[in-house]
Amino acid sequence: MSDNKGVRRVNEDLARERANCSFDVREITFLLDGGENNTITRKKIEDFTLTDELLSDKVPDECLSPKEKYENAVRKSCLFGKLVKDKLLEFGGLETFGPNSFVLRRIADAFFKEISPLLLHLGMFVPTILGQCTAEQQSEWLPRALSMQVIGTYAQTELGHGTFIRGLETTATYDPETEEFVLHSPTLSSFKWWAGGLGKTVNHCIVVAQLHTKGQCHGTHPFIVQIRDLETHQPLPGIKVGEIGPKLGFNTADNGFLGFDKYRIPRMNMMMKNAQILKDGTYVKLDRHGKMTYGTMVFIRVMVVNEVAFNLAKAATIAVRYSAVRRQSEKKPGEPEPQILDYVTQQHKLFICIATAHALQLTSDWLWRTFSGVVTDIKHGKTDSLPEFHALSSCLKAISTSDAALLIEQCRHSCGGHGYMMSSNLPLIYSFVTATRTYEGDYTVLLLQTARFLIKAWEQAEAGKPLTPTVSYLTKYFKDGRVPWDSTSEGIVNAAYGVAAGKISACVKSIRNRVKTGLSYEDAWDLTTVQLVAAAEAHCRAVICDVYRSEAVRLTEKSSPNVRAVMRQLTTLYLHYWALERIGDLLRYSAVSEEDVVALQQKYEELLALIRPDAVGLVDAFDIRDEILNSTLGAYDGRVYERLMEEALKSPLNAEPVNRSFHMYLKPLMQGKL
Ligand SMILES: CCCCCCCC/C=C\CCCCCCCCCCCCCC(=O)SCCNC(=O)CCNC(=O)[C@H](O)C(C)(C)COP(=O)(O)OP(=O)(O)OC[C@H]1O[C@@H](n2cnc3c(N)ncnc32)[C@H](O)[C@@H]1OP(=O)(O)O
Ligand SMILES: Cc1cc2nc3c(=O)[nH]c(=O)nc-3n(C[C@H](O)[C@H](O)[C@H](O)COP(=O)(O)OP(=O)(O)OC[C@H]3O[C@@H](n4cnc5c(N)ncnc54)[C@H](O)[C@@H]3O)c2cc1C
Repeated sequence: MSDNKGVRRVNEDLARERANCSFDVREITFLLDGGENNTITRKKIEDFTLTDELLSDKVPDECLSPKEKYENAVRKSCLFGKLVKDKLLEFGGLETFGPNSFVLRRIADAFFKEISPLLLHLGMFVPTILGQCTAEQQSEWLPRALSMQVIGTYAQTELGHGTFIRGLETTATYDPETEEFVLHSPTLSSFKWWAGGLGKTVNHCIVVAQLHTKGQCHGTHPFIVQIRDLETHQPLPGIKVGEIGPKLGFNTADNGFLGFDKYRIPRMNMMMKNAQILKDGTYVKLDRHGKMTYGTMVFIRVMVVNEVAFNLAKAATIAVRYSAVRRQSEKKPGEPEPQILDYVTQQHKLFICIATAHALQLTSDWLWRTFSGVVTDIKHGKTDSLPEFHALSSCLKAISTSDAALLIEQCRHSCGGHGYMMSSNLPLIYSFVTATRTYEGDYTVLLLQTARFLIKAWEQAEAGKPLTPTVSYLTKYFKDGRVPWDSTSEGIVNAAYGVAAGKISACVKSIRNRVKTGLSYEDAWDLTTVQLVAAAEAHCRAVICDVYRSEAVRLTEKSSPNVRAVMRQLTTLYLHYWALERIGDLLRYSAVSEEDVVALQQKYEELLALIRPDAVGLVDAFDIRDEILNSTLGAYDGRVYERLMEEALKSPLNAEPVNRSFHMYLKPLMQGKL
């Protein structure tokens, strides 16, 4: 596929797709990056970080042993970390968790096919210092953490408890004699389990433990704990630490276990922004809201929406480019085999992935802005917006991770057998994203947190009290009766809110009816949880539909007509897709008729046809470099078969024509000598 000057040519089908695209791809890239300047900065950072020297792996990662994989990930983390530290100042520095850190997080995928053992250090250890330490403590820990003298992780989950934080068993008992806390793991189930980087990499750790002082337990609090010697890296006396073993994914993250045997740490290692222990052991609570120590979790839930939007964009890029290159079967006898992208069922599998990646990216940007407002409020001592934000971030984390994992798997299905190859990168993208549905709060558990807020909001609406913005629709749909149907985008968003209101109302009735039969409120709630999860899902879906539609309109106000048109097609596709997916709910809670359903389906199929010529342009607009995509099927040039063969030849099994097992086992078996 090279021309006579050695320049690799792009697959002809992909080249034709690009020539036929109706819009300027860069325009959508700028929209998704949040402006042209951001794109320019991102590309500069990519150019200086994505160097051959750092990226070249002679043997594919997946062919290495677990130990070699881990060591390679540590090597690359250190080289990448140094490069970033040395050069990033040229681009305005790594303003902590500013836009450059999002860019770096994405570029990191080029270095680590799975995950960096240092991700938790930057992703959770540093943010927890920022969120949970006093200014004095920050000045002690932050410079050491940012210069990587201190490398840390976040150890909250235990063998016995992850979801139910109040059930954690690790104790931190204050000893006023020595002004120290004594950390202890009283049972096997109290061993910390899961923290990324804990197994072998970190020397420090944020430990969440039950605080005891003056004979009283004050619940869980975070502590900074040194666990390994800074010189020798040996675990310190009183610390039992190790790696938890192979997992579905995250295999370079050395997730670890940790136990304490009456291990002492200084008083000031308690993170004291929200609560303090005085020298004499007096407990002082500073958190009026009560859940401020859960702040890092809320931050990560916000970040995760962005993570999964990007990973879905990667999977969609791979699957759409491959579908333009791959030809299979025939539509009419004797005709040439079509590109598989021309099958309407393939479009149905893939275009919703592109639309969802946009929906989640725009929702994530909106959520990040909302979060910044909440953080500013909290800095000024105002915590009123926290319950609503907790409910919002919980459901958006749950739904975005669940949707992304399902759609990434759909991308893999859409690539047939080759999608099952590790070299396609789809299995690794899936294994990474499916974990997001569990960590930082399990899907069901987080939706039930949102449901709790929705039921309270319903009761407030009933009492005629004002409602916060994301639930203000409940006032409008408070009265029973079906929501009028209108097939415009705005009409579908309204109907989605109507469905959510209808489901919340049904939950309220169900709980009340059960209580009337003599059940306790808790039992009535428990029996209604299947409906409550569905109500929270419907609420979240309505929010995503609303935010996606309105943000897409706002962002494209000054766009060229063709970009505006294709962006509108995508939002309309998303709304129609979900209307059809939830048609039973619409029939129950809105005035949609049988004819309207037929019209919805017809319009959806028309949209697939309209988007088809722009599909490759749309995934090109994600502008994800080949090094980051890491995929034989999804590279920009479409050299799918050549890359598959090149990667296969790197398999260690191909290094010798005959494997020794032939002589050891097969031959004896063949000759009846085994
Ligand atoms: C060098 C190379 C490196 C390359 C990197 C490059 C640079 C990168 C830079 C930055 C990038 C960052 C990117 C980050 C990406 C992310 C990757 C992360 C990887 C993996 C991380 C995984 C970590 C973890 O999983 S940590 C453990 C998380 N655990 C959980 O989430 C547990 C879930 N459980 C809970 O949240 C709670 O227990 C609960 C909510 C279920 C119940 O809590 P409870 O029992 O205490 O409460 P109640 O049910 O009684 O409710 C009481 C009351 O409180 C309210 N509430 C609950 N939670 C909150 C909250 N968080 N905020 C506010 N309010 C809350 C609740 O609503 C109730 O209110 P009521 O009014 O109804 O009473
Ligand atoms: C890849 C990965 C990385 C991780 N990294 C870290 C880390 O760095 N640091 C850390 O501290 N932790 C980490 N974790 C742990 C993670 O946060 C927990 O696994 C997660 O919060 C779920 O808790 P659990 O494992 O206790 O699940 P469980 O709560 O035991 O859930 C099991 C099932 O029970 C259901 N269930 C539980 N409670 C309820 C309820 N109240 N109502 C209804 N259903 C319920 C759940 O829905 C689920 O179906 C990581 C986990 C993974 C998978």
